[in-house]
Formats: sequence, structure tokens, C-alpha cells
Amino acid sequence: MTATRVLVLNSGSSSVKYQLLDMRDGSRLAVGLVERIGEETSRLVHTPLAGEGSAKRERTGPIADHEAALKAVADELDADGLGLDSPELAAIGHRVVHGGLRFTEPTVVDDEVLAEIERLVPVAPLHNPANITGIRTAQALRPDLPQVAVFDTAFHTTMPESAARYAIDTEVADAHRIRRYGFHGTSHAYVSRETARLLGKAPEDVNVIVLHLGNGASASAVRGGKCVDTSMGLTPLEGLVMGTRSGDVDPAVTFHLQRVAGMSTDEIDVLLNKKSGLVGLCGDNDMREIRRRIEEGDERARLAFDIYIHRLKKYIGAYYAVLGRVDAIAFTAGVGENAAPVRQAAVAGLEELGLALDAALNEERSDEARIVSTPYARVAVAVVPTDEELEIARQTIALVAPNSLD
Ligand SMILES: Nc1ncnc2c1ncn2[C@@H]1O[C@H](COP(=O)(O)OP(=O)(O)O)[C@@H](O)[C@H]1O
Ligand SMILES: CC(=O)OP(=O)(O)O
Ligand SMILES: [Mg+2]
Repeated sequence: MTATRVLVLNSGSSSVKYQLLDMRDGSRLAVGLVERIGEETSRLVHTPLAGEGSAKRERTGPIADHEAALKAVADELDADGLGLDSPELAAIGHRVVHGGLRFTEPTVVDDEVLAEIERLVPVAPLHNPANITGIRTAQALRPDLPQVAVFDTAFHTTMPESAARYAIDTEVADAHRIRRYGFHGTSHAYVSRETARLLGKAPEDVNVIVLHLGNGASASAVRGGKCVDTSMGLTPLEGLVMGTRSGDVDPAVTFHLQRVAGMSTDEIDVLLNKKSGLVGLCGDNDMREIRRRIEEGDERARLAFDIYIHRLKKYIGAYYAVLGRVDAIAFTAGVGENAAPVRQAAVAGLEELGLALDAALNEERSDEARIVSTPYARVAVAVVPTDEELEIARQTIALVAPNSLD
């Protein structure tokens, strides 16, 4: 029997999303999520999709760390006869957030690769440690299986130096590998390709601005299938206003906080990464809650929303200029896919740029990729659900068993 299944692990700072896929047709056999890892109220939601009468299972209770989370996931899969010991499993694919400049392709993990991912922890402190634990735990469970790392940074390695370099002393920058790497690349790659498909065109023929708006958020300018600019930088802190991250600030804010407010580097790191963005502005990082508060007339929530939109609009304008010609703007991830008011506000007033939403289409709820602009708009506005797990599984199987699907 040829092994055609791939387990994909998308480990975030306090969560693990996972999918077990059969790559003969890309169908999902099980999907799930462990959230609030490290808290008393951790929650595992597991949905087997393979058998008859399969139903979502949920359990709550403390799950101490990512290792415990993965073991709990392995137990759930076992209970469905989809355990990690299955001979049908070809590989485990891992989302790894920071791959530096070295990893431009999916990579089979060995000790040396793992050491390099570890070396990048200082530039992805919220993400790479969780990714490393995910890989180590999966290795311990199935030492014989290839573990494949798929990097968030890989898609952005096509950025020209003019976009990737900061205007700081070149020697200092080179000595410390300080440059803009960009993140969410698997999503930007997948969504830009799906957007081309939605337009009935080849990826080489379209220019797309992708807005990945989840808890972390980033924008990218994609010309003919290749990334030419993106809003995240050395770390996933730069760019858009996010759930808990500030996005762009004057770097002098950090000197000021050190000198005047007496904050330590670590305190400023926590402030900008975990206590800023929407949560810092209004106390909530969930866009649903913010919209609910706005409906009730809450001024702080309104201002937080306006700041979020203002930044988003600036990036749309910037990437329009970078690309020169834009065929589509694609909204994706939790906020981009679900929050019609965000899409509406982000493109409002941009009719001169060829952008015009169809209000009814924009409000419609759907899980499908779809166009929500008016037919006469020069630039299509699309809502394209991202699928980082499917994309990771595709890249994983292509690497470990390129001929298994013929
Ligand atoms: N129906 C909705 N309306 C508005 N925002 C939503 C909705 N559903 C999810 N979200 C937003 O999506 C965010 C999570 O997006 P997601 O892409 O899953 O993020 P991440 O992968 O970074 O965890 C939530 O914080 C919430 O703000
Ligand atoms: C890189 C990044 O910001 O990822 P996430 O949105 O999953 O936090
Ligand atoms: Mg995400």
C-alpha cells in the first residue's frame, strides 16, 4: 500500500490547529484545534470526517504545553482508527513561521535543520518555539516518518532587495541578518493562486493584493504569482494593526519607553506583541466583539476599528502603487473572510482606484471563494478562504512522495 496521508500541524503560540488529509484527493479525514494551551481552560475540539456518523468531540481542562496538546491530538486520532501508527501516513507537515533566508522551500527536518529553526527563535519568539515542540513531539511519536517544515517566510523570498531591506547601516544589517522576511506566506501563496483561479486566469497573468486578517494580520503585493512586498518584517510585528500586536510604530517609541518610562526591553516586547493592537486600544481582540460594542455605541471600540481600517487602507494604497496595476484585492483569514464591515470600510472611498463593492454580495455569508465587487468595477474584490493546512499537505507530499499520487 502506498502511504498517501499527511498530518498537518499548525502550532501557534497558544494553540495547535491540525488536519489529517488523504492526498490522493486532498480530502480531510479529521480536523481539530487545541486552544488556550497552558491555561486551566484549555479546549480540544476534534472532528473526524472519514467515517459514517462521525461527530465533533470536545473536551476542556488544563493542557499544560504543546507536547501535551499533541499527545492529546494523537489520542483523539487513535480513537477514530486514524492513529499516528497508521502505515498510510506518509509524513507529518509542520507550519514553521520563521525560516530566515535559508529556507526557501519545504524541507525535511533533521537535527541540523531543527538547530537552524531554533537559532531563529529570537526573531519569532511567539511562534518558532511552539513549532519546534510540535516537530520534536511528532518525531518522538513516529521517529521513522519524515517531518516536513513548511515556512511562512518562503513565499516572500522573491521580494526585491528594495522592498526587503531596511534603510539602516548595511554592515550592521548584514552582520545581524536584519531585513524584512514577511510571514503568513503559505496563506498569501495559496490565496493569490485561488484568486487567479476565481478570475479564470493563470497566476502569472494577475496582480493581487492579499489581505490576511486573522489574529496576526499581514498584506502582500503579488505580481504574476510572485511576492514583491509584504507588510510584516524581521518579525511578525511590523505592518497592520493586529489582534494584540501594534504593527507599524515609530521605532523611537521603544527608546522613549526605555528612557522615559523606564521599561525593559522584554517589557516593551510584551507591550507591543501582546498588549497592543485591538486589545491595547479597546480591551478586545476579537472583531466580533468589537463590532458588537460598536453597535451599542461604544466609542473606544469605534476608535480601535477606525485605527485598524486606516492602517489597512494605507497598505492597500501603498501596494496599489507598488504593483501599478491591480486585478484583485483578496480578503482572507478569520476577519477577512467573515467581517463584512471590515471589507466595506477598507475599500470605501476608493472608487477612483476602480474599487466598488456590491453591498449585498459583501454581506452574504458563504464558505466559498467569491467576488463581492460590482461587475463594472475595474478591480475585483474577492473573499477567498485560506487553507494553510491543505497547502502545507500538498507541499509535504510533493517533497516526500512526488510519485505516490500518479
Ligand atoms: N464572524 C466573524 N466576524 C468577525 N470576525 C471574526 C469572525 N470569525 C472570526 N473572526 C476573527 O478572526 C480571528 C481569528 O482569525 P484566524 O485566521 O483564525 O486567526 P489565527 O490563525 O491568527 O488564530 C478572531 O480573533 C476574530 O477576530
Ligand atoms: C506569523 C503570524 O503572525 O502568525 P499568526 O497569525 O498565526 O499569529
Ligand atoms: Mg492563522
